[in-house]
Amino acid sequence: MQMRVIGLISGTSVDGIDAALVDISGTNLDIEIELVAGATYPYPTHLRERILAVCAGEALSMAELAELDDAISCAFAQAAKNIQFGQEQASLIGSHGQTVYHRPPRKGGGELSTPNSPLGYSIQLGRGALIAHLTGMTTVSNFRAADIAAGGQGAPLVPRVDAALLSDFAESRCVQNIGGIGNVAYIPPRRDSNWLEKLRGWDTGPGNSLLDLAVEHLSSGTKTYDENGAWAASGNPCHPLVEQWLTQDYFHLPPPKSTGRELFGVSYLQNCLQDAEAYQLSPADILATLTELTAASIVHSYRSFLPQMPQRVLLCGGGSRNLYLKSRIQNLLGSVPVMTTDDVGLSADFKEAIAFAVLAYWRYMGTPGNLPTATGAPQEVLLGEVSP
Ligand SMILES: Nc1ncnc2c1ncn2[C@@H]1O[C@H](COP(=O)(O)OP(=O)(O)OP(=O)(O)O)[C@@H](O)[C@H]1O
Ligand SMILES: CC(=O)N[C@H]1[C@@H]2OC[C@@H](O2)[C@@H](O)[C@@H]1O[C@H](C)C(=O)O
Repeated sequence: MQMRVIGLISGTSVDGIDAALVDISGTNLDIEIELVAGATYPYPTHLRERILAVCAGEALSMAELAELDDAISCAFAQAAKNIQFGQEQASLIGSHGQTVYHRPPRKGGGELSTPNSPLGYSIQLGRGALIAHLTGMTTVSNFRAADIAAGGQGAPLVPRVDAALLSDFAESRCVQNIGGIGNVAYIPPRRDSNWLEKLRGWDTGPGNSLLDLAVEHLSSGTKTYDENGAWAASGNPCHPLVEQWLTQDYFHLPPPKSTGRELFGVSYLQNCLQDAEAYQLSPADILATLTELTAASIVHSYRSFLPQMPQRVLLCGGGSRNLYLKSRIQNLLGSVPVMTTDDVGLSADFKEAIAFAVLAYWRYMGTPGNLPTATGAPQEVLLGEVSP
């Protein structure tokens, strides 16, 4: 059976909605996909600013929450309509929505019904029922809730899809997404009889979130990101600062673990800028140092938490276009080759959108979507709510 599915996501960079139109066939981890079309639809500036403010902790009333959810749902429905314009119709949408809040589970938390609940909580706006109504297509949404209810982090969810699409028979690989936040899937060689149990995944920490915030601050709002990493490449990283920042708890927490802009957001950057004052760094040096933190936190986490280093690293997400960041990751990894998923035939820009098309397909087929070794849930569960 082949099915045409639309995958939609706006990630923690809040730059816009990534949409992928995908043909999917096969079952469980033995699936094949073909990307028919992919596009990013930027949010209108006022909507992006509103979302970023809410992500940064700005209070909003229930009425404002409803308005924001409506606006995001409409933008997602429009993205679904746009991506299949002039194409044969899809029969299903998988919509991740827009994360505005993510609280990982508390280790050693108390009773469920108390303020000390051990469960995580994650809010993705853009409700499936409205997207389904506006598009006339069955929509799967709210993918993280079932994993969280089972005691998992609810993130990252893409590693199981990475295992299906990017495993190699003989080679171990790390698939490293660098979005606002970074996350990795470690995929052992598929010829290993127990390769499935050996799969791992976690959020490595900041991807572009601190870089983007710093660029906006240092350019007085005239730039939103460091194109190709050129600005950072013109500076020098301050290694003592990177060493200091790497002592932060999150980097030493063993997986499963997930994070968000709640931690690696505005106040985190303010602390970094304060620390940097002692070294009198230029704007370019500050960016080089933050880029080094992203690179070092990724490589540090492999060395700390993987059974062995991978034979290859495949980058994806917007950060894979940051050539300076890529070169720093390569430098820190030494002889392990660093490529992008484009180099092995899977779009680095649209892999996350493709992943939510696959997760919707799995939901439709009755196949679990989480990977307990990545989210920490005690069992596999069906992910997503279906709005017919
Ligand atoms: N050419 C480029 N040079 C440098 N950085 C780039 C380039 N293109 C994109 N980026 C960075 O990638 C970011 C967007 O990445 P992406 O769309 O993968 O994030 P996301 O999906 O929102 O995040 P997440 O994976 O955390 O959900 C931009 O904000 C920017 O920092
Ligand atoms: C709560 C949330 O939206 N988390 C995102 C975020 O962006 C990257 C990283 O943090 C990852 O955990 C996740 O996204 C991808 C799509 C995932 O679930 O695999």
